[in-house]
Amino acid sequence: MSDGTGVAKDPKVIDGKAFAEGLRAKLARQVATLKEKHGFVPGLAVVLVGEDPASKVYVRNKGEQTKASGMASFEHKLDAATSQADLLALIDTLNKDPKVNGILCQLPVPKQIDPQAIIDAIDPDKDVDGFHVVNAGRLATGGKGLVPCTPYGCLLLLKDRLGDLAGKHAVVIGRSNIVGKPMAQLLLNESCTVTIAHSKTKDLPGEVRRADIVVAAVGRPEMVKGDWIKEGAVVIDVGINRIEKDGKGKLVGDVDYASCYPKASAITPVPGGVGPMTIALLLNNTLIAACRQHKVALPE
Ligand SMILES: Nc1nc2c(c(=O)[nH]1)N[C@@H](CN(C=O)c1ccc(C(=O)N[C@@H](CCC(=O)O)C(=O)O)cc1)CN2
Repeated sequence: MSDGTGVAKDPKVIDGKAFAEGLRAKLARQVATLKEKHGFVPGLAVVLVGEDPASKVYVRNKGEQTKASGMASFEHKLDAATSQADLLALIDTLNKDPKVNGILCQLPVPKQIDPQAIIDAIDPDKDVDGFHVVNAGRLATGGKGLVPCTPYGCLLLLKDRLGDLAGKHAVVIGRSNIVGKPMAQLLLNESCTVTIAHSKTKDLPGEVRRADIVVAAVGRPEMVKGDWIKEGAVVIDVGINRIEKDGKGKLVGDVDYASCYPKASAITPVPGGVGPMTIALLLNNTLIAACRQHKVALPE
């Protein structure tokens, strides 16, 4: 397989960047159809509090990709000293603005702000991060909610690679509300047998060795080793860790790629695996939220 550069692509490596590009191209066509048929474009409001360097990059990319897909982007950059009350007042304004169909506050937030209070304040129907308890409940009970972007992206990559996931044994390492728990729920909804492993799990390598699908979302650089992986398992790495190696800064996942690659039948790289899917699924959620708010069908 080649990407047009003359360099053969490794079919074992799951190319999240290319998959996300395809999703965004489809989204742009859907947005154009909405504009032509119904006279509106979806709008996404992104709130950034403070100066976290990685968050600034993610927010800039969100804005650029929102506009590139034809949607309206509303960026709110607030001072690092912003009070929780002022941030809640902005969320209230955005909740009431009909041009804003999706709202998110970039995480992490400065320590004077309780992230849960902000998540709770976002209208669940505009909660395009899918973090609100109402959306967590809808995901758990089969309701029509908004699904957290990173696990949703992982699921699409898995289904693209494996097709039907029913009966597969999936081990999710990590139990965060943002990735681990919704990931486990999504896999359960696909009829996988799901184990959620975490820092207190006894014999973590032994649990992971039983998995057909491994999703690592634990936030510890290169923790998952090759001898934990069953021959032929699919390995999805959600981790994004900045480390120093040989005196240089490097981005690595939660998976020790070099030792896991030979065992896996398919594996996501870092960078270029799960990460790019997050923003593509955010735009997808914004489109879904806008169509629901305007009571029109999602364009083909
Ligand atoms: N409100 C939210 N905050 C945060 C989320 C989120 O989904 N909602 N997730 C992360 C950050 N994030 C999006 O916000 C995000 C992380 C990584 C990537 C990405 O494309 N990663 C690249 C590498 C980029 C780099 O060099 O840093 C990759 O993996 O290839 C996109 C979005 C925390 N906060």
